[in-house]
Amino acid sequence: MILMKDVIKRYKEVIALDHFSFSAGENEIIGLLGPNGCGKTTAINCMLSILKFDKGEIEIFGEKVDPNNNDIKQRIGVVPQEIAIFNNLNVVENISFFCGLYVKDSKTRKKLVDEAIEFVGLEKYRKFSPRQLSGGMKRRLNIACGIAHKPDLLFLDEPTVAVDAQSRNFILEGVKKMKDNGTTVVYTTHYLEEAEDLCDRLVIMDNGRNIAQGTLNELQRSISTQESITVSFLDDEDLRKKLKSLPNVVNVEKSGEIYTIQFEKHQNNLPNLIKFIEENQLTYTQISSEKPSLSNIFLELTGKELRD
Ligand SMILES: Nc1ncnc2c1ncn2[C@@H]1O[C@H](COP(=O)(O)OP(=O)(O)OP(=O)(O)O)[C@@H](O)[C@H]1O
Repeated sequence: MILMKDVIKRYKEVIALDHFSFSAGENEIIGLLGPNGCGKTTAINCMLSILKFDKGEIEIFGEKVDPNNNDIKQRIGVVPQEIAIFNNLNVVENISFFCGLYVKDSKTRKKLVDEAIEFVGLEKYRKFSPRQLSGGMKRRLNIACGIAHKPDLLFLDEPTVAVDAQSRNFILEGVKKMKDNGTTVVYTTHYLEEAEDLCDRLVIMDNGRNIAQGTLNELQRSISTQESITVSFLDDEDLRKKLKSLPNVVNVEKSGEIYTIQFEKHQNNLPNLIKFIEENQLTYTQISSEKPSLSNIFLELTGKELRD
């Protein structure tokens, strides 16, 4: 679906994309993740040929991107980060306008608009002006405008920023439904848990570069911090120093009586810890082991936190 090779994009002295490569296959949700300013929107705008790039190659549906290729444009949907709707048009009229850029037949368009409204759950608000909608509903309208023409490839740029929980669920369930209906989705977000839950594959960006890609499992296996064990101790003693001296421990954090211990790749971290607890006659109420989160992966790869 998308093949982007060694793309360089400069804004004067700023290198926004630095030999950036990216691919997306058919019928997958691919997450594009990274901190503010790492180049996500620039990458998407280059794929959409909204922006010219300095070097590299981009193909979509097997063809070189070109702002004049309308056949490609018809098969793509875009939901930009900034809400792009007309305040002087109501919900139906907004969706119909954007759908009308690709679908000229009015009967077909009406059916597609109705389906898009149902898809984002705005049936009760058909005649509402955007001014009368909440922030989350505006986002849902923004999405309806981008998907009404049933694209094969959809770009969603941070669609859940500043939305209420109900709209967020609508959006996430909607993205999963799009995939079930055969659409490939490129999804950018700062919310790492959302990406873990939603995306089939992830690309992590930093400073305009693709620094890691793969499924969550592949990314988890690629880093050295492999396991995080959380224990709730009842003992008063500060155990950080002792825990740090256990084999394979990378880091120990304490919050009240709860300790989070990061281990390197190893088979026996949990048995070793339980042995330590028994030998030191410690009392614990809960113990659980987790694989590294995307947040841990990002931290190890970049040395920086990517805060939700
Ligand atoms: N029109 C522009 N002129 C100059 N610099 C720009 C322009 N657009 C983006 N940049 C710079 O290019 C870099 C990449 O920006 P971009 O918006 O692509 O990042 P992003 O990952 O989408 O950020 P965010 O998560 O905040 O949306 C940043 O350093 C940004 O300041």
